[in-house]
Amino acid sequence: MLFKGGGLPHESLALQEKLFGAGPDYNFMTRIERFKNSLVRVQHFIRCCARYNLHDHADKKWFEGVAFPNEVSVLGPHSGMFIPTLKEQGSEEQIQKWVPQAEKHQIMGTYIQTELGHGTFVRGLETTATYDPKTEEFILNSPTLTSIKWWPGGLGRTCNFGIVMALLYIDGKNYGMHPFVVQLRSLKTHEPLPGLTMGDIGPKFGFDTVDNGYLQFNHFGIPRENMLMKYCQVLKNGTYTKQTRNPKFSYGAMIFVRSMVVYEVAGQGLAKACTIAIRYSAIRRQSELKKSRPEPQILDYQTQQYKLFPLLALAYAVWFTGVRMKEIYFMVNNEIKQGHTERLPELHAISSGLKAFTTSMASWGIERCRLACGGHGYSAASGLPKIYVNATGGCTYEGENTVMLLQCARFLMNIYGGVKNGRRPSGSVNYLGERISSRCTLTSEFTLKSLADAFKHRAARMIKEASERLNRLQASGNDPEDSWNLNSVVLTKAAEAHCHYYMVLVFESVVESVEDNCVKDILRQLCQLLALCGIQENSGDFIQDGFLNNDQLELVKQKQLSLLSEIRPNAVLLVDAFEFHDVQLGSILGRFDGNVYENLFKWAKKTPLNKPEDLIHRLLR
Ligand SMILES: CC/C=C\C/C=C\C/C=C\CCCC(=O)SCCNC(=O)CCNC(=O)[C@H](O)C(C)(C)COP(=O)(O)OP(=O)(O)OC[C@H]1O[C@@H](n2cnc3c(N)ncnc32)[C@H](O)[C@@H]1OP(=O)(O)O
Ligand SMILES: Cc1cc2nc3c(=O)[nH]c(=O)nc-3n(C[C@H](O)[C@H](O)[C@H](O)COP(=O)(O)OP(=O)(O)OC[C@H]3O[C@@H](n4cnc5c(N)ncnc54)[C@H](O)[C@@H]3O)c2cc1C
Repeated sequence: MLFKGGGLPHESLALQEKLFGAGPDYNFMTRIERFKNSLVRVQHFIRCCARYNLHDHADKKWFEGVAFPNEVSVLGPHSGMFIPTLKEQGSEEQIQKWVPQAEKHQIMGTYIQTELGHGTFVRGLETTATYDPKTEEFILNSPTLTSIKWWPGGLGRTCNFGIVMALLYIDGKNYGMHPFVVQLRSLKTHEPLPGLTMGDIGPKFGFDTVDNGYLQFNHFGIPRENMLMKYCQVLKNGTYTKQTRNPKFSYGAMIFVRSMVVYEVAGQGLAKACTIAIRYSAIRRQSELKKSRPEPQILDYQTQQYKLFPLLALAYAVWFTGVRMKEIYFMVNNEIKQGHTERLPELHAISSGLKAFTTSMASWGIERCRLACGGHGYSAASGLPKIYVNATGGCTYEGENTVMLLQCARFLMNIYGGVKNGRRPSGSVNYLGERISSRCTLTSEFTLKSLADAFKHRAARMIKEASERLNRLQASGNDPEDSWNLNSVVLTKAAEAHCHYYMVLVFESVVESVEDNCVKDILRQLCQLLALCGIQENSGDFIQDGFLNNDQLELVKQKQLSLLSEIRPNAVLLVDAFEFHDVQLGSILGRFDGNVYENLFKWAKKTPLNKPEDLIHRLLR
């Protein structure tokens, strides 16, 4: 229950559905077969949603975890972006009109923002929506090659609706980026509507089951009522009105997905990879530890523990941080709905920073898990390549990670500048108002508080130095933009240090909240390991200003190594606690029953290349 938060009943329901548990092996399918198979699952999922009355996003997510194991469901953009954007940015009338149809999957939508020429720089997007008061229509147009919409998931073949982000023009004046609801395909024939050129963008690194697509508008008219009008309105006569609210509200869908990605993509992906690698390391025996003794489980090698246990600790940390990120999102979003927008910048900064920090760490961690499985890790049977290619997409989509760290850094610089001018920070940055202590309280006991304080010190120092460097660059004659660019590596590192501290702090707070002493002790060990590895891997940051000395670093190393032996007896139980079903893992190496070799052999025999009658056989004969 520490993990599931009530998800189990929905997983059990989904596991009862034969179609989700069985069927052809994903690894032996072509992309087209994978896509078709996914559509069959989508249709069954939709039937199940109706049968079991699943409307809530979280309930559906648990169900999807089984229905689309380690795949990105083509429903993701529909439920994760299309519906939330309608709800958050539509007027009451618009919500009444479209949300019920979307929730019943009578219409299927996606989020259409990125173009061939621009993804990161949203203000550089070129698609236009020009209002014509005579016909009371917006005319959508793609004026250039680079303005063709490119990447939206489900656009290629699946969706019949989309929310299109386009520049609003009235009477020749540009009012900036606005969201429009656009019907893309006929509800009868599913053919693209006249005036639209659309299709799939082709094979990718992962995301085989998603038809990321392109879309070119040729003066395509949509009714005036299709601009989402909660925050801005265009009246029949072309008058533009807007509430005196933050223009960044139209970026709300991105904040939502970034907030969810920490748990759904980074947390889940890394936890699955650790489950596979640690279970496999407990059944795999190799070499000799002692002469003439049975070969040990590879998990007994200290080097194997050193590879995997820090990742296990990281998986727990990212998981807890992801849960906290979701809570913060819903809390601040509720405040915004009540008209209190003060915490929007902080939400934007922490969701951008954590999305970047955790997906990068998870992506790196999943690959390390694969390497830790030796040769069999390289086989698709391990399930790890599929987990990797899908999770690593999270480093790019919804804001490329470097760009997201820079957004987080921008907020940190604003806050730090405010502190210098006497303002008191609050929330996730309240520590920037404290005096940076130069005294390190780390002793061989390594209390969680002292470890978190070390990360606090590092973050505060790096933010201060990034800010001072920025000021120096400007003082020496660079303009603000060039100064920012010349300081951007330092800025991303400061943002990472802030996110790292936040993650350690969340983990510490979870450990402190656990009542069962036994569980608490085990989680404390993991939290210590996470923090100690963080200190060692970034030791330069901790010793640069003399905060840590060489003797303390030696203590860090010793404690890290002793923790490996302490965690070893519980390692397999700690991954079992994630409670992934074999269907969700999709891995022969990570099977719960540990029956790896027999199943690897059976699996290899089924590979299409072994079919006797195929062309290859004839060519080789
Ligand atoms: C539930 C789902 C779970 C899992 C998902 C699974 C499957 C789905 C798979 C894939 C989905 C992928 C979908 C997509 O990728 S959609 C496309 C996403 N695109 C992006 O993320 C683009 C990234 N770029 C941007 O967000 C922006 O352009 C920018 C980099 C942030 C810069 O914006 P810009 O307008 O130029 O702003 P600035 O001039 O830099 O800043 C001005 C001011 O505004 C603040 N700001 C920026 N963004 C926001 C925001 N979203 N909210 C609040 N405030 C924002 C910024 O910090 C600055 O503030 P100052 O106070 O410093 O002025
Ligand atoms: C799997 C997947 C699914 C997607 N789904 C959707 C979807 O459903 N809908 C949708 O609209 N889009 C979608 N996208 C597009 C995605 O959101 C963009 O690709 C993403 O936002 C990155 O933008 P970009 O491609 O323009 O990268 P670029 O900005 O071109 O990045 C290239 C490099 O330039 C650097 N860079 C760019 N700007 C800066 C800067 N200001 N400062 C420093 N460095 C910079 C980056 O760090 C990066 O190293 C998807 C993408 C992928 C991979």
